[in-house]
Amino acid sequence: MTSIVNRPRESPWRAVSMEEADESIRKVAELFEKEIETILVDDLKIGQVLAEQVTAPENMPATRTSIKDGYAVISADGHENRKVVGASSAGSVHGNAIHSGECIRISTGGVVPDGTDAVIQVEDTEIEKSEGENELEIRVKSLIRAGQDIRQPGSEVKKGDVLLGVGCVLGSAEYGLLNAFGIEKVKIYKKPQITVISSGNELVSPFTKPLPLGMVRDSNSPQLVALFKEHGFKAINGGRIADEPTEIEKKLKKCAETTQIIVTSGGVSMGEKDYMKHVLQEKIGMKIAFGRVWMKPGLPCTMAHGLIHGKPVVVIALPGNPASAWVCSHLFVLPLLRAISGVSRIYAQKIHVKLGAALKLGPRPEYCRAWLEHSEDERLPIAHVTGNQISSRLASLVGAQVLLVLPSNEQKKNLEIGENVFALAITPNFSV
Ligand SMILES: Nc1nc2c(c(=O)[nH]1)N[C@H]1C(S)=C(S)[C@@H](COP(=O)(O)OP(=O)(O)OC[C@H]3O[C@@H](n4cnc5c(N)ncnc54)[C@H](O)[C@@H]3O)O[C@H]1N2
Ligand code: MOO
Repeated sequence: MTSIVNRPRESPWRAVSMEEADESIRKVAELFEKEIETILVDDLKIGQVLAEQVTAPENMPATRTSIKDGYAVISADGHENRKVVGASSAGSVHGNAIHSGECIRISTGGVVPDGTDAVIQVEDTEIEKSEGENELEIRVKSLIRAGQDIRQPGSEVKKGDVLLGVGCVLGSAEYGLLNAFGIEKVKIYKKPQITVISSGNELVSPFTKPLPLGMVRDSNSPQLVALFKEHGFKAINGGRIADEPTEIEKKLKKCAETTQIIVTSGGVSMGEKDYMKHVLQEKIGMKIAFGRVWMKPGLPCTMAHGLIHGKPVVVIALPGNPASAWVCSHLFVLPLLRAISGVSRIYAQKIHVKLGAALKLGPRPEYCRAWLEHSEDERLPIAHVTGNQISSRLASLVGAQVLLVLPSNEQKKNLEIGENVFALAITPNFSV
């Protein structure tokens, strides 16, 4: 380690572009073997990731099925009255033959009897003859087309069609589909566990009252654990450590006994106590994939990987500033976790929004926290920035639905009110 006087006056770490950082993340994710397990569909947890392609074992619907409550008829009988000779309700099939001039009362979801080729809804008929509660004959009030109001076998899903692809995140829709086809077991990727650590001599428990002068309540570690859980990952709080190289090294090695993904915050910038990169590279022998990223907030964001106790480990060392740690978790940690977990779509959804106010651009591309307003007269949602965007301002995360993707000021200095920009949708969504 260099002395304070001789410490570098410039960061030795090249600030890589967002594209380079993304590429490193995808490459590092490939170093992790994905564990596959077979699980009963009944035991599935929402947010688990499919490790196999699931195809339809049968047609859906399996047979011709009525779309309406009404009567199954022979369309060639045209406008003639029909004799009601039976019923086919959902779950009870009419098996007898049907002849010209006859019809079968049918309910939505009922099997359309052989010999009939159309369903006429009850609203388009009148009772012609009845006996007590029994309908005997109906009059037809509308034209009948062959095939009307019938779902043909396989019209929704054909046997053998792909239902769900590898890497699909299982939400309620997918869970419903698996149940509808009677699929009992599926292969899923085991979710990795993430350990979150906060580093900083100033950090104290969030419940410290009164707060001693110069101390800071550790909000990053509980917040990041909550963020990863919100997005469907298993995360634990590994606690706080001091800005002390031996302590950092010991803690990382200890965590690596039980976890392969470690997320730290603090100690990655140019301060005299910023030892994180030094420990990762020099003490533990990890490779720093990137040591800075040309973006805001989060310039000193770092990713390192290597073997600890013979197993691959990745450490994402986030800046300590709370807004930087949270934004970088969205931009770098969540995509890494998704990639390691086998999720096929690893990035947040990109949408177009309109700026609700003019914005000054900075030298680095910036990710501003914003909420969206939907107006009757505007095609695009209007984005409102969540107040002061300084990296230390934790309150700037509250209510944020998107991260505005703002370019650097190389081309122009400001964006005007009403200009269109891209935004990343960051609210938890298991179908990412
Ligand atoms: N000379 C330079 N100084 C700084 C640079 C630079 O390039 N040259 N970069 C700035 C940028 S950008 C960032 S971002 C910060 C990040 O620095 P560190 O990662 O080293 O973070 P710390 O110094 O440890 O902490 C910064 C700030 O955040 C508070 N903090 C830290 N951990 C927590 C936590 N767990 N919970 C709540 N708050 C936390 C800490 O008390 C500090 O106030 O560096 C700039 N400096
Ligand atoms: O990149 Mo830092 O997060 O601006 O303060």
